[in-house]
Amino acid sequence: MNPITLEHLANGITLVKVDNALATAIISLYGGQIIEWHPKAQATPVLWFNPKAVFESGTPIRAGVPICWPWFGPHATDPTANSHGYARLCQWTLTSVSATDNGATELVLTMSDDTSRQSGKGVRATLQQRITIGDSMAIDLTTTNTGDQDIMFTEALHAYFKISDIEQISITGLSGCDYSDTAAGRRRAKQSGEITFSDRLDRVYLNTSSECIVRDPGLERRIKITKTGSLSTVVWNPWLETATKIKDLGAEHWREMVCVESANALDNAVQLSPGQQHEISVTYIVETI
Ligand SMILES: O=P(O)(O)OC[C@H]1O[C@H](O)[C@H](O)[C@@H](O)[C@@H]1O
Repeated sequence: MNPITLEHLANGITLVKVDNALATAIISLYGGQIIEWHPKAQATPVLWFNPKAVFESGTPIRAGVPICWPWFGPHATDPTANSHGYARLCQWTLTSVSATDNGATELVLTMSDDTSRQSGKGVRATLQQRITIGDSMAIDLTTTNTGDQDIMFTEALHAYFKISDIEQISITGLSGCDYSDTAAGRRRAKQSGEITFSDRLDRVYLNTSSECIVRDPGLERRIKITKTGSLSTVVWNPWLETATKIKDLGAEHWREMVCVESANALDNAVQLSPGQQHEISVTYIVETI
């Protein structure tokens, strides 16, 4: 059985739909991002699907796991450049689909270095992303420097998780970590204990490769996020006031999502010599509580 089907939307956006014995998923070739993952053993999808997500060339899709690359957040020197780089704004190519021994589906997507060249930002590189869809999910993102100069970049696998209610969840794994508080002018502070939410929270935790766990008693599950090749973890929920200012978010749905992003940001920027590669890998595992 072919586990994938393609759906071509009217505006040039192609969706790859995966349906195997373990899970269903949707991946958009525009942005090269997974936008839905629903393990069959779960009553509720694990990634947050945003009902207000915009599927239009030139606009990032706010759902699933957008790829922030080759910069995370605002561009370091060009305030007019898009937030979070251009990988989430370009067409990717589906280069292979295969089944793994345990019944998962592995898809490989690539972004050519033409995109990097055309952006004019001095980062000549290709991206390859391997997405494995099963009862757990894995993403491996490899950057290869294809130019003749060293490159420096930041990145994030900007995962939006579906949760019951932002005030009911907690995140463990970051106690003792230093963070840059984006919501407080990048003030530096240290995390003490678990993270809970009672207001806007937007932090880049630095120098950490620790596993994080999102505990959600409302959905009776925890989501375990393990990673390699990533030294930053970003945690974000905009809360009401900021959410209402974001066109494709609004006042209705911000309580049902939290972002826990496996990243290399700020102090953890990656430098690559010509020909060198860097891989960031993350696995999401869901357990009942
Ligand atoms: O609206 P976007 O460009 O997709 O960014 C959404 C969010 O991404 C990250 O989590 C950043 O830490 C936030 O500061 C930002 O607001």
